[in-house]
Amino acid sequence: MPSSLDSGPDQTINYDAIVIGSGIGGLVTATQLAAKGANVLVLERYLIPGGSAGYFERSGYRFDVGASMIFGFGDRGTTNLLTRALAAVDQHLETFPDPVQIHYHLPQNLDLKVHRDYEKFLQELISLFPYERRGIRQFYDTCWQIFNSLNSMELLSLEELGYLARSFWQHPGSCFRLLQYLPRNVGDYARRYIKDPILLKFIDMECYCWSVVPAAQTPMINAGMVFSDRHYGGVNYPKGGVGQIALKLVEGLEASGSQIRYRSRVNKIVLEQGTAVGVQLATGETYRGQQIISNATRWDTFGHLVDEVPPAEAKWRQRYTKSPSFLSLHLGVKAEALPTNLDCHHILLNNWDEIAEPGATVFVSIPTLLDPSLAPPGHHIVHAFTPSWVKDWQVRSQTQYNAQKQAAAQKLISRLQQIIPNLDQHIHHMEVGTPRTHRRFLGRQDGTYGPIPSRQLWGLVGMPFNRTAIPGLYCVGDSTFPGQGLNAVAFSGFACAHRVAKDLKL
Ligand SMILES: NC(=O)c1ccc[n+]([C@@H]2O[C@H](COP(=O)([O-])OP(=O)(O)OC[C@H]3O[C@@H](n4cnc5c(N)ncnc54)[C@H](O)[C@@H]3O)[C@@H](O)[C@H]2O)c1
Ligand SMILES: CC(C)=CCC/C(C)=C/C=C/C(C)=C/C=C/C(C)=C/C=C/C=C(C)/C=C/C=C(C)/C=C/C=C(\C)CCC=C(C)C
Repeated sequence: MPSSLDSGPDQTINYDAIVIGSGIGGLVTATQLAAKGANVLVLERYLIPGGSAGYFERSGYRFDVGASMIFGFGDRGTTNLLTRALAAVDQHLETFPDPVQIHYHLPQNLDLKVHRDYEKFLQELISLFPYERRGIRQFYDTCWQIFNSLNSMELLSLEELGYLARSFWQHPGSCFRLLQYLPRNVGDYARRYIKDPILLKFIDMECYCWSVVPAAQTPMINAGMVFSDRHYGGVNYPKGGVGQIALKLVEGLEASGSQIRYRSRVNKIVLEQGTAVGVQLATGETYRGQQIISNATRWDTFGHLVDEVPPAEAKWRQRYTKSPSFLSLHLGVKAEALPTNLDCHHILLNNWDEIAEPGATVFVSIPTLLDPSLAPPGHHIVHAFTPSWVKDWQVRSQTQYNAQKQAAAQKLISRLQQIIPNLDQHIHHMEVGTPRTHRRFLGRQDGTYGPIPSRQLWGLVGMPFNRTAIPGLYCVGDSTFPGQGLNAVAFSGFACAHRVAKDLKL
């Protein structure tokens, strides 16, 4: 644990910036500002950094709290935001390239893999839908246009006019293309190029498995990133687990002279004449900062950390709603259970009509196939999760809660036997996380995975940037543009730090 736990920050300092929460969004903001010379204080309510990208250790296993499919670790272009965020504070993480992003096991025996190699993936998909050869290429090539535009320019705050003018001047083609795709959703293009109803359902699943909404509601800009970067920078797993990303960012933050403090739950943002000027912890301690940045969700920030819900936030809440949380099963299993040539990430679904039903789509990660050091010798980690609502876990007693957890775990285990046939006989360790677990440990209202459109919206146009209606208060993380995903919240962090640095005149 870092030394800052023992020494503690100085309550008399007026920090340049205080960041509430050490999720990847918060840490990228903090390290970017620290790298520019700001004196930053990060306050984290939990024992370790990372939030949804944290980890926990049990019986010799190191489990990732959230998904293990990581984008943003490429070694070229400008969209490799995790590589860049680490490098900004002189840090680097070794990663393992994943040759297959996802192995899909879908209804009607639709079984296919998204290979790291773009052509290999297209050929596999075209072999299943040969009459859609042209449409498949047109659709995925459209995604590349977006990706290539993003990957040609520096990615900073769209709320900073100087940056916007510079970008339009230096890369007019890329910027006008991005402007054109900003209000569009994937469904618009999928339906334009593809007619086969099953292939359209497959595109829905391609979106759902990271945006938790179907193609019609998934912003095209985000799809451009995900559907292309998996073949460009690729999906790469950090050595030592996803938790290493946050630990390394903290190392860089502290080496740059800034601080993080754990077990420090902020329960109030202090306002003076309507401007955010500091924070108060649950212990009563207060800290002053010139700029305050909340990495908590917007639902946990407005109406909680600040009493008011400004009109702009109330409007946002009409357009976006909380996505479901997840039921997560973290298993330690004996190695002999795994079939040979198993891929690291899988999606299972039995019935197309149930795609968004709790328990229906099952996400599976087996990160020890890439990094065996996460489990004791001769063992693997199998992490399975499926959408689940907190309202379905309002039980009367601990006994009832435990029984519901056991029953849900057994259901997931039997689904997993589709890819690991004798799994139930090889389980060595089991942890079950519910929406209540996510709510408690991640401090996210209802344990939500993040905001999703409550109806069909204009692509990314309605997602707020980092400034808020309250002067001196910024938001960062998945309730800001462009939404969920580590690389997405890393972008939000770069953008937030850029805007804050301008406001601090750094
Ligand atoms: N494979 C992947 O792409 C992957 C894997 C893991 C996580 N993720 C993404 O990470 C995103 C979330 O990142 P994020 O940066 O927005 O946030 P986060 O929820 O991960 O982190 C927020 C942090 O703030 C802390 N916090 C909340 N309220 C606080 C308070 N009042 N006082 C002090 N600390 C407080 C929490 O403990 C947490 O550590 C999700 O969208 C998810 O998609 C993606
Ligand atoms: C004026 C104005 C406003 C404008 C102008 C124009 C322009 C310039 C524009 C620009 C724009 C930009 C820059 C944008 C950006 C964007 C970005 C960066 C984005 C990103 C994104 C990303 C993403 C979305 C990602 C995601 C991921 C995820 C979510 C993942 C997840 C995962 C999971 C969950 C998985 C699971 C699975 C299995 C296990 C299988």
